[in-house]
Amino acid sequence: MDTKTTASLVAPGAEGLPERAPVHVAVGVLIERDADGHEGRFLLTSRPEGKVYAGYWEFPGGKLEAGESVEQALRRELHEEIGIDIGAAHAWREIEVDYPHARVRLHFCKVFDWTGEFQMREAQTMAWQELPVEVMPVLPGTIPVLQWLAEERAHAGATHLQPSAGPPQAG
Ligand SMILES: Nc1nc2c([nH]c(=O)n2[C@@H]2O[C@H](COP(=O)(O)OP(=O)(O)OP(=O)(O)O)[C@@H](O)[C@H]2O)c(=O)[nH]1
Repeated sequence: MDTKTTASLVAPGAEGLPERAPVHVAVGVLIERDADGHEGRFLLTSRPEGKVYAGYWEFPGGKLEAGESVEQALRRELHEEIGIDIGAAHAWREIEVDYPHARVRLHFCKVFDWTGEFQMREAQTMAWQELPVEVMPVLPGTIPVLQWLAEERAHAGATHLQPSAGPPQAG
């Protein structure tokens, strides 16, 4: 696993914390494609009760266990959490996020093929979304991914809606 840092962000409440070794997390960006290969809707899931940021929307995934590769962890997590078996996982982007509870290095992989029925095995909720994302709130570490998707898709304007009464935010 490489150690270079591609990008990083600090979540609210984690400002000024000392440097911490990151926990590695494998995250799947499941994307529907049409017959021409154009990328369409993507899957978000809500974080289950009892976890930090419960109720926030994210891309499904979880922490690497000892000795696992990103792809192995992703395959295991998506099977355990949402009941599907994925085909190829295409390494896409990485980012480190400082949260009050931990520093995480998120390894995002695009996934276009899977088998099995979606089952929310941790009582999460799932939602196929387009830009701008309408479920809310989204996890801080999810927002950069929406920006990357917006760049790829030449999507202008807000990437997601905010829970407040204010206007939609870009980014
Ligand atoms: N799955 C996932 N985690 C994310 C995303 N963005 C992001 O910052 N994270 C962070 O990465 C970490 C993943 O931990 P997790 O609690 O989901 O992992 P896990 O399923 O292995 O948890 P467990 O230790 O309770 O079994 C959390 O700190 C979460 O806030 C994302 O898009 N998907």
